[in-house]
Amino acid sequence: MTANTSAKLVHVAVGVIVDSQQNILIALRPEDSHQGGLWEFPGGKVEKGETVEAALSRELNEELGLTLISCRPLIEIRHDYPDKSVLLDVWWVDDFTGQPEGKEGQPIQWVSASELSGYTFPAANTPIIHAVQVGLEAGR
Ligand SMILES: Nc1nc2c([nH]c(=O)n2[C@H]2C[C@H](O)[C@@H](COP(=O)(O)OP(=O)(O)OP(=O)(O)O)O2)c(=O)[nH]1
Ligand SMILES: [Mg+2]
Repeated sequence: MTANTSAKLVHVAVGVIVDSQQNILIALRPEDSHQGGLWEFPGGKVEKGETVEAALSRELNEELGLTLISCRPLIEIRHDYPDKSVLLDVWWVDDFTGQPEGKEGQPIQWVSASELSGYTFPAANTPIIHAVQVGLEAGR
């Protein structure tokens, strides 16, 4: 078999959390993780037998202490890193309860749509950031 990075496609539920001021929550990935030291939209791997929404809800609770109330699909991105292929299933998080905090010790930050461009994200995130900026400008 030729090198086929799609053999193990990692399905990831990702949340673009927007507050009433139209700010977006980002978090810093741990240095020792895949794509470590870069900023991300919170989320994580979809487990076997789990819907993407259930995975998103679980990850936002584990990573930030949030309770998800409502979300909508934003964009799906397939990206091949040299060492890993991911399918990022990205959702707007329109409503939640709880005060987000970095439950795993990760720094978090609320930023405006235009400020997103000043943070370094994994390569797969470029089209996501564009979609977020376009979506927020259009009032979603
Ligand atoms: N959460 C998240 N992951 C992203 C983003 N962009 C991006 O390329 N990824 C990649 C990095 C990882 O390979 C994968 C998600 O992994 P993760 O580390 O969040 O997974 P997880 O929360 O389940 O963590 P773990 O149990 O594996 O430690 O998707 C993003 O904006 N958010
Ligand atoms: Mg994660």
